[in-house]
Amino acid sequence: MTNSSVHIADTPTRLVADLAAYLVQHADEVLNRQPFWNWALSGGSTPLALYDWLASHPDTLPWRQIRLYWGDERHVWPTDPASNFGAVRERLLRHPAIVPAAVYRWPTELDPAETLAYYRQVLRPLPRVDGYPQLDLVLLGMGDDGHTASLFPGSPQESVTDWVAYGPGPHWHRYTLTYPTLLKARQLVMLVTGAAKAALVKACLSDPEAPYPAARLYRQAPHMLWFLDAEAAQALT
Ligand SMILES: O=C(O)[C@H](O)[C@@H](O)[C@H](O)[C@H](O)COP(=O)(O)O
Repeated sequence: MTNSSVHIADTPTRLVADLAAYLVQHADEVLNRQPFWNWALSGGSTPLALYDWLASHPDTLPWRQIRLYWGDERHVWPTDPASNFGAVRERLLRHPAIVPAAVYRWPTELDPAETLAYYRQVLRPLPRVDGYPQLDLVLLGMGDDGHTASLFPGSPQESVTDWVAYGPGPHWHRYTLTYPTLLKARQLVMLVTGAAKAALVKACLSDPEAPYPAARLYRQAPHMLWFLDAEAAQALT
């Protein structure tokens, strides 16, 4: 592991500000070479503080040149409190100054085959790498079992080679970008906080045999950036 791939901040609040600064710093670099910045957002609770930060600093990013996708989604209504899209809509997209160029939620109100077909369509215009759509930035989290996006240990979606997959997860079935699609992203950013995940973080970053989906992704994408608070990083020192 190169230290350049791990950023540690004392607190979750500082970490979110550092990640936001990273995004602001890279906006010009990306948008000088292309008209839009294609992000896939993460679900879960950890990134909510980032979405809140971005909403409270609406002028720091060129939202009209940012297109939002989601790395995964729960098979719930977009109005359901568990919806990853819903969480972003409540915290970010309600802000009048935040008008992304496009917002591509997973249409979970359709049946799974239609939802997957729709998401393939919205990914289709993106640049291709080895036949897969290339997102510019994918924000990820890691669960207590080492899953990332909705790639759960031993889940059938782990072996899907399509662009997108539908499969089982805790509480709800899930839609997710697949390993090959995630791996084609120009930048993967893994945001992890809390002592409960410290052993997992250590394993993912240092154990070449770590069996977790987050570790499998990192082994194939050593350029992945880990943004960790001190608690999540405590086993690294
Ligand atoms: O839909 C989801 O749940 C997320 O996309 C998932 O991959 C999340 O990032 C992890 O479960 C971590 O969740 P927490 O941030 O809540 O720990």
